[in-house]
Amino acid sequence: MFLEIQQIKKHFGEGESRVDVLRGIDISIEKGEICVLLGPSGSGKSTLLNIIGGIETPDSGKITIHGETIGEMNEKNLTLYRRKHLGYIFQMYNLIPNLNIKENVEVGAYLSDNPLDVDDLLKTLGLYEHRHKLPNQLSGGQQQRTAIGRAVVKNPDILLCDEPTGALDYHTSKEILKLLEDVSRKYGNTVVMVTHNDALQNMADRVVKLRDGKIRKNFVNETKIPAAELEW
Ligand SMILES: Nc1ncnc2c1ncn2[C@@H]1O[C@H](COP(=O)(O)OP(=O)(O)OP(=O)(O)O)[C@@H](O)[C@H]1O
Repeated sequence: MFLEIQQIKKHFGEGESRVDVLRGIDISIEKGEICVLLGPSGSGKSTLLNIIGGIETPDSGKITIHGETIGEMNEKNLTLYRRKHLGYIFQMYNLIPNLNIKENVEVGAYLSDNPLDVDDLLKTLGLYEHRHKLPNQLSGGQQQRTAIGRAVVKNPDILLCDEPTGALDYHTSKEILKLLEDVSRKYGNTVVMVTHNDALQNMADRVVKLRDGKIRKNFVNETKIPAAELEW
């Protein structure tokens, strides 16, 4: 299995304010799979994503990516690992405002020994003609495309997406989901996507539902449909 999440536990706070956010999470994800992580607000989705990304450490349990266990890496190797193998896409695009679109994508390329060709990727993303513009000259959808480009240009094994369409309207959200699907198919990236939107489970290979720090459902979606056909 490509990504193994084993018995992850995590709490925040102590005493009366202690919250046990993750209470023993096990998930196995195959290379190239799109895994959609659903659950009510506060169920621990983002915390789990941050643990997979090595941004947060679990109390116990382990994350293994391609045979390497994150918890066994020292800080330097973990930083290198994050840089080379993980791409992040958030609800807010977090682009650098005074760099143009191409330069924002190049920021991601600098972090990799083996980046994708930036111009090629800008074409795939439909951004090539906008490459000399600044982020504030683009729509929200185009800015999110740029953020996807910045994450994907490193050719990461895993794309971690936290509500990637949370700030976008219906049509633009579908465009972005289709783009994530296209990119994952073209470059083979595994996608782990956190969302509130139940409809997105229909485009997933694997669906995981969290509630109260536990997995309530974890199944392979046998009736997957293309992102372009999603409705909500
Ligand atoms: N750094 C932190 N310190 C203290 N509590 C935290 C911290 N991070 C998260 N929490 C708490 O952990 C719980 C789970 O948060 P998390 O953001 O993982 O949930 P979520 O399912 O992603 O929620 P949402 O869908 O609203 O984003 C919440 O109760 C939150 O307040």
